[in-house]
Amino acid sequence: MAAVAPVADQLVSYFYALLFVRHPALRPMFPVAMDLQRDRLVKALLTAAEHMDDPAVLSHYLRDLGRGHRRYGTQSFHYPAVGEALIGALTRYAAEVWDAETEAAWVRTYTTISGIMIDAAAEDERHQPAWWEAEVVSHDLRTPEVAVVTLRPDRPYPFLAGQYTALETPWWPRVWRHYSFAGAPRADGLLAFHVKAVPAGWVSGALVHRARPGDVLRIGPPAGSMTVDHASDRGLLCLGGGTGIAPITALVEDVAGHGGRRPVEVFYGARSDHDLYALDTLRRLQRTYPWLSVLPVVDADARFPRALRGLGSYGPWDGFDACLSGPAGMIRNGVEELQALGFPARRILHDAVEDLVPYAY
Ligand SMILES: NC(=O)C1=CN([C@@H]2O[C@H](COP(=O)(O)OP(=O)(O)OC[C@H]3O[C@@H](n4cnc5c(N)ncnc54)[C@H](O)[C@@H]3O)[C@@H](O)[C@H]2O)C=CC1
Repeated sequence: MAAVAPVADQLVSYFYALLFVRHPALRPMFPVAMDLQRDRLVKALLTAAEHMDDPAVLSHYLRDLGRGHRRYGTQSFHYPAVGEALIGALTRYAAEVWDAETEAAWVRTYTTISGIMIDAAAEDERHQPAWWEAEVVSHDLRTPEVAVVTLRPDRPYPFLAGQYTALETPWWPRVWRHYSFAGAPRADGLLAFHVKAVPAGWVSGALVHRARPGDVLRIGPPAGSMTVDHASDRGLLCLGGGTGIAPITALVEDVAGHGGRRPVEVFYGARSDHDLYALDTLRRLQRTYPWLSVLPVVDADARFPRALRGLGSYGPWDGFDACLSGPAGMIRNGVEELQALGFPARRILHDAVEDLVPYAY
């Protein structure tokens, strides 16, 4: 990996060129524009290499990746084609260090990786579909850029509050983006999402400015481990930044649904008052539930978690777990701030920062 890191862009472009020249039938399985796809392949390889010595983390990651590939229509027989193109690209771009031993090691590694992904996908197929169709039933523009989009899935869709899923719109086929469920599971089965249109954000732009009731989207299976442990009665300190408040609202509803036996303190970060589109909803919940406190934190300089330092009258946090949701930078800074406040890492929950990257589009 070190040998090819400086030429990763060329290597990945060459890899896809080899794959599509040798197997043209695979091209339609990928998005028209491949930029982000290239980054994702490199990230996946780097993540796998980074956790090479930690089989538990690595196989968890690869199993998720294998399951996630079902929604692209990936079949087990596609893996050898990808492996051959990868080895072909490595042979060319790592020429200086490439020898028979290195090639044998990469073949072994790829065989192991693809085996784990294929098995996970096959097991997943036994108990859930690769995707659900879901009809837009309401579309509520809360600010010029943020919409709350509510969907009705075509089949029952089990998930846990705090999780997220991937969405594909009819306007950008094969481009999937992650969004968190903006509420706990509901009796009517509807699913709500908060979507912010960002520059160059194809899916989010289409969801905010184009989607209307009656449109049909696809949603992948639920994922993510930022969920409430109902066996515990520890308090929850929740930091939600921007549309990252969506899963925090879900956690609050989930605690309420289980009798509200724990204190929940929500800090809702935004860059301006105008961006606090979910504050009314949270305030309504706060009036209903005595165990809930909600504090908006407005700062234009993207230093939201640091603002916690000035909130000396809150806490102490001894009996609390923490949940973080928002932009990747906020999560990174938030984890540091929480550790400085005395939270051990195992008491801080958030989605994988790598998974947040595609959120931004
Ligand atoms: N839509 C959804 O369901 C979810 C979205 N997200 C992510 O949340 C983000 C929300 O975007 P926006 O609403 O545009 O957020 P934003 O850029 O307006 O920021 C929201 C808050 O986070 C703070 N912040 C931003 N960057 C920071 C940094 N580097 N360090 C410390 N604080 C920082 C800001 O000060 C503000 O308080 C997106 O990146 C999205 O991917 C995360 C989870 C769920």
